[in-house]
Amino acid sequence: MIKIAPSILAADFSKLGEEVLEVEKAGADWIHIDVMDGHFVPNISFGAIVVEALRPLTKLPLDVHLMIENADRYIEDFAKAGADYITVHVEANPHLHRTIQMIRAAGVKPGVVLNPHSPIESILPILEEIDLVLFMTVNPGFGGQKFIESVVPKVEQLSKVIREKGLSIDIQIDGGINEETIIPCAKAGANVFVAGSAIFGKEDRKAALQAIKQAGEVAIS
Ligand SMILES: O=C(CO)[C@@H](O)[C@H](O)COP(=O)(O)O
Repeated sequence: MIKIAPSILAADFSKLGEEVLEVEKAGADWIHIDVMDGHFVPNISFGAIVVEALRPLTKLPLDVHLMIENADRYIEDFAKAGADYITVHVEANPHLHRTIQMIRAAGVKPGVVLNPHSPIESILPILEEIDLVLFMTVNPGFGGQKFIESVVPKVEQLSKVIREKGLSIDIQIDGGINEETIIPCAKAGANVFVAGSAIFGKEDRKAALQAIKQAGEVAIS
């Protein structure tokens, strides 16, 4: 089943609550929350206080993507704020196994993120410990960038490994997702898709979200 996680980075921050409610009504499956620190990525967004503000507004899982250094320091804050998933970058977390254990111990589902250039080999030793792998199909830091197609074969490779090991891990794609780019990713085995500008940038969010979801479902049918 294809799941769509609208990225609030592309929403209108002056009415964030309404924006989240609108995509929930439109059929969103998760809400994707991009946390940026201005160090690991060249942009600053928001912190746990925003997760805490959104938590009572929606029943949807809150999927928190930490594009930050020193993630260990903030895991407890995001867990208390109401995150359902916390994903951390392999490139920014040298003690990845410990970080994942901390997320799990805080009662949150852990995931790891790979930048477009990062090989899947770096996460094979911890596959059994995680619920989610996020493949970046843009270099993280900004919305509205062009989808990097060369990531797709990595998705296919990891999907095969997950199947062979009999694991239950969601494969998520983030960056430049729209009704065309979702197709090769869904065919490669991904099942959760983050979309920012392709949903919040459109007048009719419901039509945009449903068109992306349907394109993904047709691709795997
Ligand atoms: O993490 C990021 C960017 O760093 C993404 O979640 C973007 O926010 C996705 O935006 P679009 O590419 O869909 O506009």
